Amino acid sequence: MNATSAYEKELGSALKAVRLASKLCQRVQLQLKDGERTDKADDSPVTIADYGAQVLVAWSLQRSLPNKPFSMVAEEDSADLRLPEGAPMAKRITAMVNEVLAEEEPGNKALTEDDVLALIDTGGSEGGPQGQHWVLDPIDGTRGFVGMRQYAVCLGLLDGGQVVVGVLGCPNLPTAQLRDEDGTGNSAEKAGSDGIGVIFAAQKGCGAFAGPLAGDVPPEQCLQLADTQDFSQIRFMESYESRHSDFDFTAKLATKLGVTRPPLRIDSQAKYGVLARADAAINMRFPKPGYREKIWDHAAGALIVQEAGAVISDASGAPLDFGRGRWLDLDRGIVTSTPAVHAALLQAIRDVS
Ligand SMILES: Nc1ncnc2c1ncn2[C@@H]1O[C@H](COP(=O)(O)O)[C@@H](O)[C@H]1OP(=O)(O)O
Ligand SMILES: [Mg+2]
Ligand SMILES: [Mg+2]
Ligand SMILES: [Mg+2]
Repeated sequence: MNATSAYEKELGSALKAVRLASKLCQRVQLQLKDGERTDKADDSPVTIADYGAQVLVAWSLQRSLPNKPFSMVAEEDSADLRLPEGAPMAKRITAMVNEVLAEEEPGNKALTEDDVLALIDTGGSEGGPQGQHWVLDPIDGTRGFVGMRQYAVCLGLLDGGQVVVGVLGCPNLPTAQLRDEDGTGNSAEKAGSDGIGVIFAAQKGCGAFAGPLAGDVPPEQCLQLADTQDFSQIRFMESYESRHSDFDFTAKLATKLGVTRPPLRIDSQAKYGVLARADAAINMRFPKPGYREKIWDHAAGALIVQEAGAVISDASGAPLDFGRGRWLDLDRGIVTSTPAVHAALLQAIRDVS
């Protein structure tokens, strides 16, 4: 093993885990019923697929890397499922996980409800600047998932506070470039069919790659940015959800820069994959003041865009530090772009603020 492929085994395990979890998500999205989603204390939704995907990633990683200590920083925990009113949901998650395992990993013993709850809670690590920690958002963009739009299964690996492996499973993302009119990326009903479903992957120092989510071949298409400073050609991305980011502010920035194409608004870290494959040149995210960003919402995507050649920073230009625990501490928002326009973007932020 040489220095540039030091995390080959971990990358292979991450690809396998994300593909398995994506299978569960696809299955659930097409049959989501009332009672299979609930609202968390912070008012954001969570579904049986968020929990189920977390279970399958933890199960799969532990199984493929049995001799390594396992630490994972993940979004979900089992507290609500252990309440009396959480019991039906816990049952449904267990059934769904076992259904997917029976099909995808035949020959394994079915998981009990206790196994499932314990696997969810393996995501309780605090992360930090030392050692290795997996970082998981089992479904990023749950509102997109529920709305039959884009979402992503996002798995990163931290080593010494740096993201060294990143994988994004995007079951509803077309393999072809997104056009301006594809604003909502609304292709949930076609997930799994030819041309829908992309997996993005990166290993630090080794570039970024994309390929079909289905099957089990490593992603092969090497991603490279189209680096232009012609703002009349440039397209920017932002959240689909106006409650997640300040659209008035990004519109002002676009005007200041001379960007005239409409924003591409899609849910989740799929945006980082889309930027890495050069469908758009800028991704901007300015949540409401007081909102604290979590590391699992950006770790995998940040490595993928950087390995494709993009620059990611907070609104002041500072790099993101994933080694400070479960949260990112940053100034106002997160801006990602091709290198040629990043400085102009930061200047526009200063001018418009
Ligand atoms: N009030 C909020 N403001 C900003 N982001 C939010 C808020 N609530 C949830 N999120 C998170 O924003 C991310 C989605 O980004 P986008 O809006 O770009 O699709 C998700 O990580 C989502 O969490 P979750 O992982 O639970 O879906
Ligand atoms: Mg959530
Ligand atoms: Mg998220
Ligand atoms: Mg999530």
